[in-house]
Amino acid sequence: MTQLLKVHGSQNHFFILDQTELDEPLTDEQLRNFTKKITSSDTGILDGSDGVLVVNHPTRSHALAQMRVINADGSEASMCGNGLRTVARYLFEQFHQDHFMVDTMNANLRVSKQADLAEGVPAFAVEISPVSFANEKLPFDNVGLRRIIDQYVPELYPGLKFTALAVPNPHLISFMSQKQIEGPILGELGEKLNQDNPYFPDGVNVNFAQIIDRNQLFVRTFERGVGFTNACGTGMSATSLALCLTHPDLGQFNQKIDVYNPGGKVQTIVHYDHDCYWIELIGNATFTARIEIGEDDLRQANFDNVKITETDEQTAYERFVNNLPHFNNLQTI
Ligand SMILES: N[C@@H](CCC[C@H](N)C(=O)O)C(=O)O
Repeated sequence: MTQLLKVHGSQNHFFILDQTELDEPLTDEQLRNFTKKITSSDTGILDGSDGVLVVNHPTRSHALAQMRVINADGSEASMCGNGLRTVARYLFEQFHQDHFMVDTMNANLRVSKQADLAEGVPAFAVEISPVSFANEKLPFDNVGLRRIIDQYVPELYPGLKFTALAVPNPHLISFMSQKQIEGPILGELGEKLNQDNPYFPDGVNVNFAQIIDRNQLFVRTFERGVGFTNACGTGMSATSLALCLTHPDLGQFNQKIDVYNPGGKVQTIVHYDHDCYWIELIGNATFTARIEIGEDDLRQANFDNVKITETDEQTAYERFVNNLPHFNNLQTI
């Protein structure tokens, strides 16, 4: 028997699979198959999720563990901000260290334990980096630009200004009114850029954001490999950096930025050190259920014999969310 965890950061839901506990890790094909099945609300358990976070032994020195991110459609992402907070908590509970590094696809990233957001709502901070604006890194093409920073790009959508950056997973950002955020454009653009298209050949996470006030944002994301999500940690971090660059009177470096989302709220701090941008993402790391599953069933993605034990953390999280100001009419997923 091994244990899976059902977790969330701002109600961006995941299962954590710790492969260091297995006799043998799953093959990549088994991992893809397992992820596609468990994340679906039809074939999975506990209403599915946005992806699976896989914990492995580290491949880089100085990290406690490696985190791989498998999106719901089976594709692999280079990073996941909300997910990394939950993996940080998982490792904190195993190793009893409150500052350490996690090995991710492109870099070791710093994580640390923070004060609880509210009673029963544990919080962690994670580093979001490396950042790049270069078209070959994201990648994007066929818009006649090497970088997209606060620019109209009619090929993508007429009348909207965009910023594109990798953190290191790719993000496209546009600032607009709350009414536009709730309208159909985000879904249309997200679908268009995440199927065969000449602009973002690997797809892109699309973030629409409202500037509520100085250092206050609301962000809604259509995620690559997932679709609409309650929150995207790397998306909110990339949007915070875009805010500081494009609206310097409203977004300040080295200051806490409150970022509201359909699933709750996080805080970001945008830094510029040694010619590099990086972002700190601070928010909840909530465990909602523990699941016991046999290793053979795990390999075959068979959930008929699982034993599920729910925690009471979601009640505490919902109490925290109910005390937040509400900036939108969007329902959580
Ligand atoms: N929800 C995540 C991002 C997950 C990866 C994304 N779908 C991609 O393919 O880049 C987050 O919290 O950052």
